[in-house]
Amino acid sequence: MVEVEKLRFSYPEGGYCLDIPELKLEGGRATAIVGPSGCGKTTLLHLIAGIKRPGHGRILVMNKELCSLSEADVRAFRVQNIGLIFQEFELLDYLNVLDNILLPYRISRALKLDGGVKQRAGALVDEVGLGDKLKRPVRQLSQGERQRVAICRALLAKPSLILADEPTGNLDVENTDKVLEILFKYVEESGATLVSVTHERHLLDRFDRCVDFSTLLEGGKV
Ligand SMILES: Nc1ncnc2c1ncn2[C@@H]1O[C@H](COP(=O)(O)OP(=O)(O)OP(=O)(O)O)[C@@H](O)[C@H]1O
Repeated sequence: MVEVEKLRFSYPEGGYCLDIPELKLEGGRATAIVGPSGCGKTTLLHLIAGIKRPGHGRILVMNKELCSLSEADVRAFRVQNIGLIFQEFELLDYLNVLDNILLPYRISRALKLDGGVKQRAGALVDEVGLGDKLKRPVRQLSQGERQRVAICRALLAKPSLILADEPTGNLDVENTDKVLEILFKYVEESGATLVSVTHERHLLDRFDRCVDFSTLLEGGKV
């Protein structure tokens, strides 16, 4: 699903260089990425998603090298194939639950908003327990509820790859469990691949595999 080879990336401001000799993430599996603060976990997710482009080396996602595509084609590929989930949710506060979930369909021509999509959005919202809050602005939701909205938005287009950056980092134990259940259920039922950064070591046994950044950077084959 994801193949990284001889990857090197630095920010233009300097001071940091990510150097990953090799990494393969198999399809249909849930991988946790762990490592100390500032080691480059978020940067790696952004590179895999095509949000950032590598300075050297290759990243293949579903056999496609995103950095060889135009910005518009990368964006289209991303909204069609990759579900992104962040710790800070990245929701629009003034929009209600349903409009936040449908937002990618409203801003990207690569996705077609039709009755089937709206029906699926409703089903997802019911599944995550927010069916009675569809029309409520997300600023009036709890942290756990906001993250569940973000997950519905990420799953709506049925992505083959989910990239999650500490998706439960701001949540209490009960909401962490809920959010993970939703993600793992989707992965199990759809055969999608999950790659999730986490600081929560006690969650690691829920994943099929754990990639430790320290091993990656030392050039270990993982
Ligand atoms: N826009 C930027 N410009 C310059 N340097 C940056 C930028 N964003 C991040 N960095 C630096 O790149 C390094 C990796 O950052 P990154 O956010 O990927 O780490 P991380 O492993 O996800 O950290 P954390 O666990 O704290 O979220 C850090 O040293 C950080 O200071």
